[in-house]
Amino acid sequence: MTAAQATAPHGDVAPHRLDSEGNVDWVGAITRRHTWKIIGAVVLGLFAAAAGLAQPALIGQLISAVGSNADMLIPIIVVLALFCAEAALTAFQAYSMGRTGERIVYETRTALIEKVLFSDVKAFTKLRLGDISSRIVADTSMLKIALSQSLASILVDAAMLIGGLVLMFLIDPLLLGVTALCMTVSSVLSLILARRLRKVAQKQRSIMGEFGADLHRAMGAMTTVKACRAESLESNRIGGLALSARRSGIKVSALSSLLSPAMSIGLQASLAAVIVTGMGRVATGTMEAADLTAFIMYLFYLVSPLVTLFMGIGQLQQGRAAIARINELAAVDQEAPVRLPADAAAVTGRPSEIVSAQDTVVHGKRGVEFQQVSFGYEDEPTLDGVSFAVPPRGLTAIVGPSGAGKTTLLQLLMRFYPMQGGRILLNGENVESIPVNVLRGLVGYVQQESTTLHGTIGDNLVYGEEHATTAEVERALWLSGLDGMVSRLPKGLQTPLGDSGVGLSGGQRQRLSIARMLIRRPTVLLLDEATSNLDSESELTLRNTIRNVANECSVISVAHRMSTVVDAGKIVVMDQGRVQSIGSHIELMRSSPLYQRLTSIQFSAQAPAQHSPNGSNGSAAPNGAPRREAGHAPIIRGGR
Ligand SMILES: Nc1ncnc2c1ncn2[C@@H]1O[C@H](COP(=O)(O)OP(=O)(O)OP(=O)(O)O)[C@@H](O)[C@H]1O
Repeated sequence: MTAAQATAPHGDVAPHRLDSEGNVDWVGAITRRHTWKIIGAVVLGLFAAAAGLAQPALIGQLISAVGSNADMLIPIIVVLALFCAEAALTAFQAYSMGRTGERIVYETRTALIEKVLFSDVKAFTKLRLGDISSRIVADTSMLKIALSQSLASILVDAAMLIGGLVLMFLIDPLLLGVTALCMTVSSVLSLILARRLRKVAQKQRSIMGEFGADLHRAMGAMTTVKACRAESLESNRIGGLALSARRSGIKVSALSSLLSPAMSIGLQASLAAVIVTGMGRVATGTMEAADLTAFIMYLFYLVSPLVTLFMGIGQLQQGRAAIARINELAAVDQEAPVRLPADAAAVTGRPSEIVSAQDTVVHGKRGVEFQQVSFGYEDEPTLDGVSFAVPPRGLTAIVGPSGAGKTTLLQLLMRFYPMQGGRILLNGENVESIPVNVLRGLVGYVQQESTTLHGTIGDNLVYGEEHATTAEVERALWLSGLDGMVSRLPKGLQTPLGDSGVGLSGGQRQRLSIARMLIRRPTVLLLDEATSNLDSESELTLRNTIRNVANECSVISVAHRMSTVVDAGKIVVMDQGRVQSIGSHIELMRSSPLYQRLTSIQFSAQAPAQHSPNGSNGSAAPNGAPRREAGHAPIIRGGR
């Protein structure tokens, strides 16, 4: 994505500046929004620095006053006032910079979350989930340290240094020359170390991302890991990444810890040189003892800012490594910009605000039409000129061997991927001209793997439809056959579920996913192998559900079970990305060899399981329809 194409979070105009990696500099753009707050904090720091810098000069005057028996009360009060002012200003500066840092991190995190949630499905699938978390959680924390601690401290410390050097120059230019000579070597060394630190920190951030991603992978497939006895394998692999993280962390620590001694050595050398030269000049009468004391105090006074300046540079370098990773994630491709149909009222703003535009989309009676739809994930075509029509009411089943492109077709209707040829019409409207969130309000999609989220059953039901009424919830529960199960639970809809719906059976999860979509009263309901996890009784319930729903809207079901297929008004047989035949079950049993093959393969696969007490083996009935018993429907899958 180019800078010009980028859309800033909250609808702002995109930043056009690029970072050192060539990505749009989102962090820079967000930080620039807070320039005045940062300047304010820096000014506070500068006042604190000025209060600090005035102290050695005043203490020098105090020493002179002791020698000349002058009144010391006022200088003492001024010095004490400066101590207090410096402390108060430093504290306030740290607080306001910390507050601004938190604000920037908050805005960066929310911008990243929006970027990821509104990302293009194809681009998103290329990301690793653990790495996303690592960037949003850990890298932004690093950003906070870099901004709230390092940036301000670098600016204030640099100002203190410059001020200190000017005052030292005014006291004695020769001694300043001696100091500068000793400090130059260690400053150059420190800068070289800081540059190296940035590279090492960048590598460490990326190892941490991989570590998080692999951890997420293993934790997300815990039962598979255990079933495959892969605990040791995963432990070694993730342990290997932890070891790499440790090694690169040690390198970061080593370089960071060298920064401060490099400066300390320079300072110690300066101090020794200044004392030797200064004492000699005091002895020869070319310098006042009070001036030497003030000069040495300035030197001591600058130790801390000098060390923190270089430590701050080190932290900022680590922060820059994190910023590069944040900008990289923010550059993830976004879904097509929201567009309204030509005749719709102009509605602007974020997608969530234009849901009302749903009413403007044609609610005609034309159903869905796939017209010469072509698509490929990579170079190879996955769908090639697919055309068929789906009526506005009733059940249409799509069957075909594994990999035929059935799921892909549904995902194109949902606009998860852009079509490469042809078009899909929903009630006569090209889906590409319907804003995605409007389209997804009209089309309910129940995926192959029914996804249930952490929260209560109720939360899962009204997910994305939080304003659903009790009547709508009850209707969806009843239609999906979940009403009995939910009413038997002591906590009912408030029953908590773990991650990925832990606490429900596979079939219950699937019905919950269906109920979630039914709440939306979709114009078209897409069921992608929605019956694959259901037991016999649940499947029977669901068949009734589908029949009921199909009376109200169009249901397109990628079906593997014969029971769903024979109920369908229309069956589309797909093979290798093309429509092979279309017809009813009876017609296809006569005309489509592929359909016959799929059916017979499944019957033979199901035969032993279907062996009934009366000897029925589940073979096809004379009319071509399978002999069915509730719950013993064969599954159409694979079998090419
Ligand atoms: N995200 C993806 N990236 C690349 N290729 C993909 C992706 N998803 C699917 N494919 C490929 O596209 C082809 C069609 O896949 P699709 O899932 O649409 O088939 P299907 O007919 O639904 O299969 P099944 O019945 O096994 O679910 C397959 O060859 C698959 O490997």
